[in-house]
Amino acid sequence: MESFVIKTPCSSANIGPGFDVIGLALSVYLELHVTVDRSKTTSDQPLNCRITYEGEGEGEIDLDPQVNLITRVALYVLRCHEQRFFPSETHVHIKNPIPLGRGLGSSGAAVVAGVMLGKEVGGLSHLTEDRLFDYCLMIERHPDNVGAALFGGFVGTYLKPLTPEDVARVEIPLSEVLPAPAGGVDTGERPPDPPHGIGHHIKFPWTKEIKAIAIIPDFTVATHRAREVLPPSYSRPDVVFNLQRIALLPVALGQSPPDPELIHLAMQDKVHQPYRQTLIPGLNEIVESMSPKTDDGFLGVCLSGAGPTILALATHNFEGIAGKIVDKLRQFNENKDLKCTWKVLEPAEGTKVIR
Ligand SMILES: Nc1ncnc2c1ncn2[C@@H]1O[C@H](COP(=O)(O)OP(=O)(O)O)[C@@H](O)[C@H]1O
Ligand SMILES: N[C@@H](CCOP(=O)(O)O)C(=O)O
Repeated sequence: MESFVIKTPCSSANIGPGFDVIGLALSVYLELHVTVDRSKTTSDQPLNCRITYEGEGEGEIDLDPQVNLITRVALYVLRCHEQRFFPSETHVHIKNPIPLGRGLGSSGAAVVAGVMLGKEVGGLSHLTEDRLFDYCLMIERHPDNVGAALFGGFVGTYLKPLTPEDVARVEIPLSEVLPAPAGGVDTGERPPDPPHGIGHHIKFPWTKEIKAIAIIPDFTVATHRAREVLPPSYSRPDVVFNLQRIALLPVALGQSPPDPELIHLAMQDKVHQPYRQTLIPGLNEIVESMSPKTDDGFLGVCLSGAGPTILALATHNFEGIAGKIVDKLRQFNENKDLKCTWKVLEPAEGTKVIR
């Protein structure tokens, strides 16, 4: 019996001005506890795989390996390598503490863990981390979450200009990359291989005095919905505003001791947050009302990913800062008793396979 654990961090994408570019892996981990019993030459499980699940989304996430995002992604990797099923018999126990649809990269973590699962059960040791990134980008098409979850730390991610043929390949509809389960019928068709080197990343320094407070309201915002509210184009002043700040952000967050005024300035955004505040009542008021002058220990604040989680950076006074943000969220939400949880998180290592 072979067994191993795949551990993948959650992530906070964008971090102010870095829409679709910057990602921060944080210390809450999706774990896949995998066993492969190759002595069982036949299996009555669909695709030879049994899934069990605990944690966020328990009872809600589908445990059919043809439907579950993690196993569908693993199958995509396997099928690109002429393997149509999981090895007999695979058991994947998913432990998920990452809340779903809250802007903490649950789907990015699921995609990265799924790609790693495909690599491990398929014996595909030639797949490097960079190549795994290509597979992730065929599924989650913005690179910030999957880049952070795969490589870890505070990362800048970018997509390489592709040849017209490769552009056509990465624009293949997701339904062809991860075919919907057609009544369990396996057509035998090989899915499209990812082009090589779709995305790249660079690691930025992060000074250890800075902690990330995630304030997580008890409602969901689906990422695709939060992308639909964004405009198709931007004014030059708004683009220049973000460019000026993104040039500061990686330096500002790497400096020790941190410079609160610089960080506060560097975390402002005009590309996604102003449009998403309709989905996250109180976001604008939080951003406008908090500063290092008014709030002890506070460095800056932004929407985490597509929201609704709010990410505040601070050196101390975590409870005071989180409490103020929770109060504002309740003040502007229809539900004045809106439940919110908060956690102080640290930058995390990337995806690991533990044997
Ligand atoms: N551990 C998981 N197992 C299976 N599917 C998952 C898992 N985590 C997330 N997902 C899928 O991703 C969806 C959430 O993705 P998304 O809207 O992008 O929000 P998030 O900000 O949490 O990434 C869930 O509704 C679910 O379909
Ligand atoms: N850059 C993306 C990030 C989405 O992150 P998620 O954690 O909400 O899935 C965006 O802002 O749309």
